[in-house]
Amino acid sequence: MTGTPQVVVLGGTGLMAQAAAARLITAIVDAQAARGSASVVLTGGRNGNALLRALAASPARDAVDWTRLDLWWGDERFLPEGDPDRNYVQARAELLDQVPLDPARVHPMPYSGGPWGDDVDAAAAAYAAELAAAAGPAGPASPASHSPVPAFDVLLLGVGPDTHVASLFPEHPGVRETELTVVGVHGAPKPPPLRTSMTLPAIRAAREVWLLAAGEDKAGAVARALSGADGLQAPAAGARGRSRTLWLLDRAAASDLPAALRPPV
Ligand SMILES: O=C1O[C@H](COP(=O)(O)O)[C@@H](O)[C@H](O)[C@H]1O
Repeated sequence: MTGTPQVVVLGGTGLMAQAAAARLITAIVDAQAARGSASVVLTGGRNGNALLRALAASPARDAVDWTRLDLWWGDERFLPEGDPDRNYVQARAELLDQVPLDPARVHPMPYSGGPWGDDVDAAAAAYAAELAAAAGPAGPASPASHSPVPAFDVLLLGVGPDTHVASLFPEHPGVRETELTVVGVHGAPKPPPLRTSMTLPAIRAAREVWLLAAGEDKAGAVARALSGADGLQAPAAGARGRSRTLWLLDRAAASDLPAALRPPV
């Protein structure tokens, strides 16, 4: 894992989303050139959706070979299949329905009422098995786990005002997980209470982890996570990529950062 996170601050929310979308297009194109295909883990929430919207609006999106892209999710709200609050449903509306993806390479997390009924832990285990199958025998094991996940090129994370990432909330059991790659989340402080989430070991298996935060309500969380908080109390602080950890902020989200951590805007 890389030691020092990189911080990039953009002028406003829209610019942050556009800059993140431009970087993501480049990262996907580079991965496809280097390895034949690319693998990206999507996030939900306001900033994740804004990135997808910016990507959909970008003429450069045609540089991506969408048929050679694997899409995974870092977390999901455990709700019925078509529920508009599901991260997958929102991602489809923002981008996925507008580009020629290979459906076999799109891996939404399970919904409630499907094969796993209301058993969120069974749903999480099924997603972990899907990740392990995609990783294959040569896939990188996450540091503390024997369950492999694919070598994600970029794993995106929104940062909540309480420093949560994916559905890993401060001091919750999921953030303490060291073996499993995906967990069922019970009693999440942000609705809905039932969720599935990748764990920190799975997140840390990604080549690059990008954390997105825009808006004044994120300023305290960003400052805490980047000022040496531990990953139990501030899950965002525990999210690191193997070769890069990049924070993409707007000016408001960066406003509480100590001067030493704030790059020139
Ligand atoms: O509920 C969730 O929240 C986080 C953060 O969302 P935001 O709207 O505060 O930016 C998101 O990253 C996560 O995927 C989602 O399930």
